[in-house]
Amino acid sequence: MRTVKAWAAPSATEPLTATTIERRDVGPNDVLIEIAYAGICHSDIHTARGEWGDVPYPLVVGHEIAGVVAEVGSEVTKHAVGDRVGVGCLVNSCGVCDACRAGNEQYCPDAIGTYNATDRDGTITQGGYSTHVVVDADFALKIPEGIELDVAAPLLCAGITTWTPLRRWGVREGSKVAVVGLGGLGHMGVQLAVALGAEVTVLSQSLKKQEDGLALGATDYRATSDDETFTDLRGKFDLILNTVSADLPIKKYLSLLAPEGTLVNVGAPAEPFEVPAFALIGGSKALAGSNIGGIPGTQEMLDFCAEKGIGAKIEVIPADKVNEAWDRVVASDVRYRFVIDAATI
Ligand SMILES: NC(=O)c1ccc[n+]([C@@H]2O[C@H](COP(=O)([O-])OP(=O)(O)OC[C@H]3O[C@@H](n4cnc5c(N)ncnc54)[C@H](O)[C@@H]3O)[C@@H](O)[C@H]2O)c1
Ligand SMILES: [Zn+2]
Repeated sequence: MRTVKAWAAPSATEPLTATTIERRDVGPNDVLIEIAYAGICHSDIHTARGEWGDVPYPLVVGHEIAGVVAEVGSEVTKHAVGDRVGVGCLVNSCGVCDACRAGNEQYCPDAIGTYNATDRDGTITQGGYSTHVVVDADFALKIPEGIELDVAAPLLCAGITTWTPLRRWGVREGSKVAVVGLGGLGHMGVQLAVALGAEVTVLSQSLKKQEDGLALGATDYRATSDDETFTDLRGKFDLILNTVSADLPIKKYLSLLAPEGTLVNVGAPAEPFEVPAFALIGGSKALAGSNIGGIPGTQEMLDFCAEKGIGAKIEVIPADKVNEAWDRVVASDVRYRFVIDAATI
């Protein structure tokens, strides 16, 4: 065991505080990673504040980890000391079930999340707001040359979570895609869809971030507070990617789909959606969800980002600003991902 520094949530209502946690010894198939940066995902906040259910406190969150391999286990061939690597939302899975064989480790019944999950040794996994982490080598992704570690960190969740549905629903040259919400996930969704050749519209609460959305490659940017948006864009989109962390009047958004179009939710509000059957039946539309992505897909996304020069737009913060950053995320005041400099932890 080694004792490392971290920032933990002591309860659902108290601010995160500096602390220490134990990381396991490096096993034969493990790597020890010296964390350089950890992105702040809205899921960290939902989880730590108990919005998705009870949590064992104190809890260290963070599943957008970028760093450098500091030690490798005796049987590790995939990574070497000094390699630049990332860890996303998963740190292990069974490796033999259909989902794992298909590279969809996120569906493995025994998948282990990066934080707030029970690890093989019975301990609760602790995430990336920390200086070091030990993970199975297969769950460390290679960060290609050409992407800096700070802008790479958010790709490990925000990047893969938007990449998976864009790929699954076959977004390509000429696809008409709307991205709802221009936050951490949304700003990655826009960049990735544009790079796949789609014509992208951002649907945001207001036009405050319009200039940024267009700079990211969107060709249209509309305010959802303006009812005209819903009449103008009716029936237009092949795919709508909803990244909003709050409840939305989903029926209105379904009306923007072309026949046989799909609205896919990656945003995870605690409230249920209200969906009348005829909002789907009319144009044979689909309402879907998508959960992060598997390890091969994550590597594919990282390589694609390196090839296309895509990274997250970030604001790097020292660890002692993390509570302020969380409040700003909740207030939609972030352009577009906070990233903790782990050297300040
Ligand atoms: N499905 C998955 O696998 C997965 C993975 C990661 C995150 N998530 C979830 O996705 C959501 C977004 O995460 P994020 O880190 O991008 O958060 P974020 O806070 O960076 O972005 C959320 C965006 O939604 C916008 N928004 C908030 N309320 C809105 C409203 N009422 N109408 C329109 N827009 C509104 C905000 O302005 C912001 O731009 C969260 O719920 C998070 O838990 C899901
Ligand atoms: Zn996340």
